Amino acid sequence: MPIRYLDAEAVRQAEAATGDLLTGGTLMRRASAGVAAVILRELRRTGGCYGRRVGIVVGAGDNGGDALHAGAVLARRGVACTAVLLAPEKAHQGGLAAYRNAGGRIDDALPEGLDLVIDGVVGIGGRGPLRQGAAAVFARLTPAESGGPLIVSVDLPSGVDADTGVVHDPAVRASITVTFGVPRNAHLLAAPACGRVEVVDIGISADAVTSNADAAPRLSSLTDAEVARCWPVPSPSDDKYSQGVVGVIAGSARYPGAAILATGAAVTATSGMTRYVGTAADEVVSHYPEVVAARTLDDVGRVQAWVVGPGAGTDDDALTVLRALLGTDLPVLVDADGLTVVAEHPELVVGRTAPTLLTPHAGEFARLAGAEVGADRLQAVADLATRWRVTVLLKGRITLVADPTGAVLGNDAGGSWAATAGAGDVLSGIAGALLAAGLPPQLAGAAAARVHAHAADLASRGAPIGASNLLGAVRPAIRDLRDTLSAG
Ligand SMILES: NC(=O)C1=CN([C@@H]2O[C@H](COP(=O)(O)OP(=O)(O)OC[C@H]3O[C@@H](n4cnc5c(N)ncnc54)[C@H](OP(=O)(O)O)[C@@H]3O)[C@@H](O)[C@H]2O)[C@@H](O)CC1
Ligand SMILES: [K+]
Repeated sequence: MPIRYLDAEAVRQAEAATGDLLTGGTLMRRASAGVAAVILRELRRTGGCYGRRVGIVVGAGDNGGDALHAGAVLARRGVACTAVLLAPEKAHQGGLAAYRNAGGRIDDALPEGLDLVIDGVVGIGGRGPLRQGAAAVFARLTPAESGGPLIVSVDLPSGVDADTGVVHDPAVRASITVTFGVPRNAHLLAAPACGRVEVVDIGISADAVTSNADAAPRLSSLTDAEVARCWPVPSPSDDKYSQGVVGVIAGSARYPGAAILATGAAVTATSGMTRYVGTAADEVVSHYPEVVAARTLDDVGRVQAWVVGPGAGTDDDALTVLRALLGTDLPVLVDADGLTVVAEHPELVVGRTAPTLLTPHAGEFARLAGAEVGADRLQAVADLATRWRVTVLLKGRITLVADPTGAVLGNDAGGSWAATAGAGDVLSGIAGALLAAGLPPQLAGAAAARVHAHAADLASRGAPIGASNLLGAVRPAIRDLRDTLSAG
């Protein structure tokens, strides 16, 4: 099963479905015990618990309650805790009593020399940026990477919107975020602000969330094993045709780079056949002799899916080609220049019944949608996909792939080394090969994004890369993911 993420409304539904566990305070006891356990583990790992110094920033709601209860557990283990109450009159009463009973200190400001700070300002009830009091407390801290305290956020880094992942300014930047039961949208959409996310089991389940009354986009992500399982593997009866032939229309004799990268990625991603159509045929074949190349669509044999657009131009000829391909019942991936043409002629794709995958970056997305992506990328991509009834893959550090029902698969690349010229051409070749193998467009897009991200990581290892390096690492990346199956 894909990992499911919930918005705040759905989290509250899942909590409410536990009945007595919520009203009797059991959920909060479990949540705070989970926070304390993660922190104790971290302190033990870095020199032990006794006498270590922890600050707690406590807001006005239950998020602060979690933090105070966790502080009580830590104080009983000999950790020297100091809490700052941002709104003393509203601080969680039960949490405050437990914290005081355990010997926890309360002060107007955090002391110097802390090992760790608990961010219990706001969780799913938070709105907008950190308010002034909280902002001032965090602004005084030395960042963890410069030797300052580790920041552990309870549920969410405060100032990060639970539903949209918008990182307001100011917001907390966490080293670790401890959340409860089911991750929230922000844990994927704002992954860089969350640090390592630990999900503590408190007895709530996403299965309890049945309605989607507010028609909010539904966000999930694939596990590595799911990506590995969907990857096409030739069976004993397969031949070069039966695994799906991908056709690539990209680049030109003058600018062959996109053709070489997209076609090379298609060759690498599955073991079926790859055809190339266009004026860069000679250059493509000199790089990849296994590619069957033709100069025009009239000369090409059968294909099972098309990749069209990278470096392919935006003139009338490009429009004619797109019209011909999108008029078939074959899966088609449209990227780059192809998207510029589609933005002018949305009728080519809107409501197309054959699998259709559009792969814009933010600028191309704005041309397609007629408006900037904006801060709420999740809603924006789901809106375009449902409005046009096609699958839309919005590129970025967090790639989002929305299907026409508004379901979105997200992938966190874990870094941004892939933000380099030509990397998009590689992605389109991988995804096109998966479409040709018969994967539905959303799965093809999300699985391609995962392998692409892992390839960038393998190629980079902390140093800049070009798209050719990334392409060279696609095969090891697929191998690594497939290895997770035998390891599991
Ligand atoms: N229910 C349960 O059993 C469980 C709940 N759990 C925990 O409860 C959390 C949800 O608690 P919650 O609903 O009390 O909301 P919460 O996130 O604490 O914030 C609300 C307060 O913050 C304030 N505020 C808002 N924005 C702000 C800002 N930008 N900057 C500063 N302040 C801001 C706002 O104040 P006001 O606007 O009223 O002044 C409001 O009073 C959840 O994330 C999880 O940690 C777990 O224990 C599991 C079991
Ligand atoms: K928090």
